[in-house]
Parts: sequence; C-alpha cells; structure tokens
Amino acid sequence: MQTLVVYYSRSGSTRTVATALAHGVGGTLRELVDANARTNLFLAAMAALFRRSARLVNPDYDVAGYETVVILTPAWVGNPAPAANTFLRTVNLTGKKVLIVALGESGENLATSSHLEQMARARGGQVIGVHHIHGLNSSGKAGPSATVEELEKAGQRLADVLQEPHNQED
Ligand SMILES: Cc1cc2nc3c(=O)[nH]c(=O)nc-3n(C[C@H](O)[C@H](O)[C@H](O)COP(=O)(O)O)c2cc1C
Repeated sequence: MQTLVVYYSRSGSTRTVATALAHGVGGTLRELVDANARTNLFLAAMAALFRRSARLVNPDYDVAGYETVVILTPAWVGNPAPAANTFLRTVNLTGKKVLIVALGESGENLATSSHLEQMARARGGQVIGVHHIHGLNSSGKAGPSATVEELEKAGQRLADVLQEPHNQED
C-alpha cells in the first residue's frame, strides 16, 4: 500500500507527527509550504477563520501513485490552516483513501476535522478515519502532552492504524 503523507506545520509539531507516521508506514512525506510565514498570529487566525487559501511554494497536487493520502494540519481557531485548504481545494482524491489528522492545543477539534472531512469528500476521497492529536499551545510552546516524544508516538500510533487489515482492504 503506497501512502502519501501531506502536512502543513507552522511551529513544527505537525511535522514531527507526519514524519513519524511516514516513517512508520514507509510512505512519502510531502510538506505544504505556505509562501506566507504566518508570523503575525492575529492575521494567521483571521485567514483561518475566513477559510482562506494560501499561496504554496512549489505545490505538488499529484497523488496518482498513492492508494492512501494522509492530511495533517494544525487547528487554527477551529479551522484548518490555509495551506491545507489550498491542497484540499485543488487535489483530486477520487478513489483515494483519506486519513484526516488535526493537531490542536485542546486535542480534539471537531470543527476543524469536520471541515477537513467535508473538503476531502468534496474532492472525491473516501475518508477512512479522523484523528485529533494534542499539539502545542497557541504560543508555540510544548505543553505537557506534546513533547517531541509524545508527538512521535502519536505518529507511530497513526502508522499502526493505517496498517490495520481493514484499512488495507480495497
Ligand atoms: C493562529 C493559531 C490559532 C490556533 N487555534 C487553535 C484552536 O482553535 N484550537 C486548538 O486546539 N489549538 C489552536 N492552536 C494551536 C495549534 O493548533 C497547535 O499549537 C499546533 O500543535 C500547531 O501545529 P504546528 O506546530 O505544526 O504549527 C492555534 C495556533 C495558532 C498559531
């Protein structure tokens, strides 16, 4: 099973989870690089709140060679980060299994994951799972449940989920 792991990360925690996950499944890691570094947190939050897209640096929307696409994004004010919006509004996920992963300070971000799920379905994807992971607090510092080790473990757990037999079937 070929797996593509696509992620956006502003402060590194989503990257840690995505890297461990890709390593665990022997998949391909693809970063969504936002041309805007989002250093102004207020403006970043507003862009997410208004469901804006982002301009991506060297975007690659080709998922043809993959059976499964994992999409990871931080939750920003209950929404996906703009880079994830861009990817999900452009990619063709017809016939692909899609695993959605949202990181957040609060752990569970149902509003964010619900947006992601809807976008993935609108692009033809078959959503096989939705996961929430404790990320960093909003100022970018690791909270007690989001050490690098915890984030790596979360990524490994997701790799295990993807390798469960029912997620491997056609
Ligand atoms: C602008 C902004 C808005 C955020 N809004 C939320 C939120 O609504 N809910 C939440 O649980 N975490 C929120 N967070 C925290 C991030 O989701 C969390 O720190 C995540 O781990 C960051 O991922 P990254 O390190 O890959 O950038 C926000 C962070 C930023 C920068």
